[in-house]
Amino acid sequence: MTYFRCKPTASRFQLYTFPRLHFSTISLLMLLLIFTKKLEFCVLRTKKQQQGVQCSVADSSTIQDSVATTQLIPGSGKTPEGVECYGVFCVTYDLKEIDEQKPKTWKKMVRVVVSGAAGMISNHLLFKLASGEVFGHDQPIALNLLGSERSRDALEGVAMELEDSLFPLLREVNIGIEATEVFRDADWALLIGAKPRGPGMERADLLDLNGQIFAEQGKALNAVASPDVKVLVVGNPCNTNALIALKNAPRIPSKNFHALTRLDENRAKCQLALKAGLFYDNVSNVTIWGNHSTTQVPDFLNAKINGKPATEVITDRKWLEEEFTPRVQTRGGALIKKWGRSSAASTAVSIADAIKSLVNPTPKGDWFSSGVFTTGNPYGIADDLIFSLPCRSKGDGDYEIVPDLQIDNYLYERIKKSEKELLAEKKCVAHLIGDENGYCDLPEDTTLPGEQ
Ligand SMILES: NC(=O)C1=CN([C@@H]2O[C@H](COP(=O)(O)OP(=O)(O)OC[C@H]3O[C@@H](n4cnc5c(N)ncnc54)[C@H](OP(=O)(O)O)[C@@H]3O)[C@@H](O)[C@H]2O)C=CC1
Ligand SMILES: O=C([O-])CC(=O)C(=O)O
Repeated sequence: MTYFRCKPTASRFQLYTFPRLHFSTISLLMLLLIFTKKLEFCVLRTKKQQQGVQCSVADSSTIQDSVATTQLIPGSGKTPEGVECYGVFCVTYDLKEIDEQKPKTWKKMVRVVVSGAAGMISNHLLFKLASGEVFGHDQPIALNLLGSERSRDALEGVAMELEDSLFPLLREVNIGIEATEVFRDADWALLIGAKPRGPGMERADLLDLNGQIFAEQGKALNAVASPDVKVLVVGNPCNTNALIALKNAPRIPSKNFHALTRLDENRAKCQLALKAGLFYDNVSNVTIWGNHSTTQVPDFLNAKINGKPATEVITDRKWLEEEFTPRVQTRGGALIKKWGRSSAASTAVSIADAIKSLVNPTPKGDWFSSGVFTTGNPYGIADDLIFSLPCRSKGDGDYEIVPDLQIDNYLYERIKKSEKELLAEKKCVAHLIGDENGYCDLPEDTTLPGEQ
């Protein structure tokens, strides 16, 4: 599993160094170099680089303490765990020199793992993460990208684009296909990769197939991630996949697992703003209750428009119940009909929003939606599920469930329906979460937003 690439400048280096040697001698030397895995010539980006092309892996002693990085084995470009750094990211930086030019305000590096890294959502998300717009412009970042045999080449392509983007905050890119290697020391795990449901595939089969991926990834997180890793599951069916990962990672607090329902919240805000004839930043306090499926409940009752109850601004209750609600629930499918593929860019934006909501304090009086662990929740939702609820954060990565929202009969019935669906999904994956007596008997309307 060797992915190292020479920069084009590397060949210039070779030609310059050995112009008079006989061709076969050069070939022999090259072979020797390959065997000893020292074919990693990269360009350094510090002042030293201006002197010309330098060999890739700087001595690890040049890593300064202001940014903690994975220790590289000098001369190999490999981390001790076997995850492979990519190209220019195999180079360590003389941060002392860089620090002379930059304010010394950068934080300790954050390591973010992304699965399905060569997929469509990741293709938008990774560049947001690397740019600093998600974790902040003072937050250096390491990206560990998980792919598979299918995506080996594509993953390198992603890494090449990240190289070419010259993001100052992006300090490492590591790629690999073994979760137990790629997840090591992860502070955040964004689990996006999942098999899409194919024609004729039963939802129960999808639950089982993807469930196995998330059971394995839960185990890997348990074994090697930071004990306080925050996990955001995007791959569908994301609530149940998140529950499976959680159950397979007993070392990690259950509270740290999220399923992405922020895209649904954003979709709901957009529809309310459209109806009210206002720009969408006037809409707040929107909750998505339940499953990321067509049983999800976009809550117009507690939502606010310009700080007033949305139901006072949009007085057409029939519209709220019969148009707004199904429109949000099936927005994914409507988009697939137009695009021919599921939401990728807006999903990436919503992942960024979901992370930002955890690393920044929630504006006073507001909340955000996230699929979170229900045990001990204040709304009487069954324990031991991942269910979308209103949350707020102090900006430390943690959150609390916002209590005391108003639940009328309309909301109650629908919330219960989504809960029932999640309980049924949980039964289907009993074999993956250590429960006994599992059986799969899903309600008919169990569908992803994109499947309508
Ligand atoms: N929660 C939400 O709001 C949303 C969730 N989604 C979900 O996010 C997931 C990713 O979407 P998107 O990036 O558009 O999808 P893509 O098809 O572009 O990428 C999915 C990735 O999943 C990986 N994968 C893992 N296992 C399999 C498998 N058995 N067969 C095929 N591919 C597999 C593939 O990576 P590799 O080859 O490297 O394994 C692939 O790159 C999907 O499950 C989608 O339903 C999408 C939109 C919204
Ligand atoms: O069904 C899908 O894959 C897409 C999806 O989740 C959404 O658009 O909300």
